[in-house]
Amino acid sequence: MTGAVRSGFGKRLADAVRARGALCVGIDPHPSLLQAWNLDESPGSVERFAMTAVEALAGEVAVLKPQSAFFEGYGSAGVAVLEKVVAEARAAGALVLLDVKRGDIGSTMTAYANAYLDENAPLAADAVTVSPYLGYGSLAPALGIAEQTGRGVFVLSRTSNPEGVGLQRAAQSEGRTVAQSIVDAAGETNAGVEPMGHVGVVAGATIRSGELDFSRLNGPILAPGLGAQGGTVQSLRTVFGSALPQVLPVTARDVLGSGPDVAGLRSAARRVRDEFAAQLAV
Ligand SMILES: O=C(O)c1cc(=O)[nH]c(=O)n1[C@@H]1O[C@H](COP(=O)(O)O)[C@@H](O)[C@H]1O
Repeated sequence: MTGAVRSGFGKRLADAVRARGALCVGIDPHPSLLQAWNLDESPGSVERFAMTAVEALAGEVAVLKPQSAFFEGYGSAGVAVLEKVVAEARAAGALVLLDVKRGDIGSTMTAYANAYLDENAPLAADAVTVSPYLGYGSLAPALGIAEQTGRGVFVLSRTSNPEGVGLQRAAQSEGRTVAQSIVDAAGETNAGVEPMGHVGVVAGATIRSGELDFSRLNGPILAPGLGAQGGTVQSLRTVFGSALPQVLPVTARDVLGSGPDVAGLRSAARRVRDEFAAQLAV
């Protein structure tokens, strides 16, 4: 990886998963969760919520995924909380995947990449989510900056929501689905990198089994949709088959609902992680 200033993201993620198990917990301060935690809808409460999750989980799980929208809703005060969450979670040893789902023309993509993937940026994370629906090629600046800085990019392929089906399963002229073409493009970027490349894909735990061929991806698969959206840890085996070792399961509400008790949050995360580890061992 020429020009990389440190280990590539694929290796950093593989190391984190080996040390802590495969799990990504979303930090999503939904209004309903704030209420369940007896918190009001204010930047101070969002900080309390998110920092409790960081305290409980940043030393425990491989990846934390703050969802930017829940912070942006409070304007600059919310974004200041997000900056603190990202920095403190990273300082405590978790990889931080900032969920922003950005996608734009190439020149603007450079600006997004500088905002999240440059070490000096106030919101510098370890990886971001991006949308390829302006064309996978439009993501090139973000993929390049991520590679240079040892960071990762997770590209939406087959999302967990039911509304994605029509667009993402549409067949292209050569017969491949749009979603498969994203997986294949990510695989081309990752080709030859060991243990895997820095471009992951997002494929929901709720999609049909065997819908996508990940055999040439050589990268991680972020799998949201557990719990609140109907997916189960057991269904991950059916959906992803032999690609299961590449899967990073995501859960937010299912774990966050066990707060605000720190020990409760930790044991809820451990339960999902251990259930997934048991699936891997089958
Ligand atoms: O990129 C994502 O993280 C994502 C992609 C997708 O296809 N589906 C999906 O639910 N997500 C995110 O994953 C999280 C899932 O939250 P829960 O349904 O509460 O576990 C949310 O932050 C979603 O925005």
